[in-house]
Amino acid sequence: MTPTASPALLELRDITVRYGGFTAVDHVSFSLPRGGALGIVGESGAGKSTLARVAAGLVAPAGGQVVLDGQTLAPIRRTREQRRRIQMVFQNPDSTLNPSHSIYRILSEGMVLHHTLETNGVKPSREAITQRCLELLHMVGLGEDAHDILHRHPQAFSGGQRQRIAIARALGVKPDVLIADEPTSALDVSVQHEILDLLAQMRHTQGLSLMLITHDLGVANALCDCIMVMRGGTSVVQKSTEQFFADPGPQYAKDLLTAARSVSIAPNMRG
Ligand SMILES: Nc1ncnc2c1ncn2[C@@H]1O[C@H](COP(=O)(O)OP(=O)(O)OP(=O)(O)O)[C@@H](O)[C@H]1O
Repeated sequence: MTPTASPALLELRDITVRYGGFTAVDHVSFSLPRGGALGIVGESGAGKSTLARVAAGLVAPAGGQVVLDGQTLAPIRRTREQRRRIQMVFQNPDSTLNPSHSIYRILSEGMVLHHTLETNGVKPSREAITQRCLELLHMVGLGEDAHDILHRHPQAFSGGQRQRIAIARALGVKPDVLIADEPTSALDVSVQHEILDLLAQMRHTQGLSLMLITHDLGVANALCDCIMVMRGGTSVVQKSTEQFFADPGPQYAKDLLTAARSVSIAPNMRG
């Protein structure tokens, strides 16, 4: 992420991704400071999701490095602890919520796998796990009937509620970085704002660093300190959000901004 003096938490250095002979991401670098929020915007096929997947260790790049807290991460075979520290939520929460599992199981699995609640190697009691699940549901605005929610399955909830549960699941392992890939584009307009608001709150209360993938500049403006525009697999511009909106730079970024101004810009949640 560009003009900042803060030390980087997550750095992507010179990342290139190829699918067969096609270059989806072409020598892209950025750095995300601890507690920062970077919005990656651009048209469909620009390479945004691919870059996010590289950061999360889901796609191996042909070149470049992912560095977390100064440590270079393995492209995909990461340690459990490294996987814990970078969590991802997707456009469609159903991709991570197993329909045959209860919400209790969905929320507790990650924290048990990653030993999030263990102290000195002592496994947490079922009560402690339940307590943490309830806390997570409160955190994401599903505190009412939380006990009851734990026994239900994902299909009992609306799209927006399912996205809240997916966010709770990601936060359950206490990550440092949350990557949100188009987290609101599958939701009704009325619910989109609530989820963005939740992400903004979580960023501040949980001390998260946020990497937000969106094709909507209004969304990036609402949540992010910095904006990177991608086009055809390359980074066209990286600027602080204020600088970007004052002077987007290259013509492509100007066009994107003009198009965005024709739709409503979400209110600022950067806080
Ligand atoms: N698994 C894959 N195999 C082959 N090509 C792929 C694969 N995944 C993505 N691509 C291609 O790589 C390019 C970048 O895709 P990517 O999903 O990263 O773009 P994006 O900017 O996130 O687009 P969108 O906003 O539509 O999700 C596209 O041309 C896409 O078709």
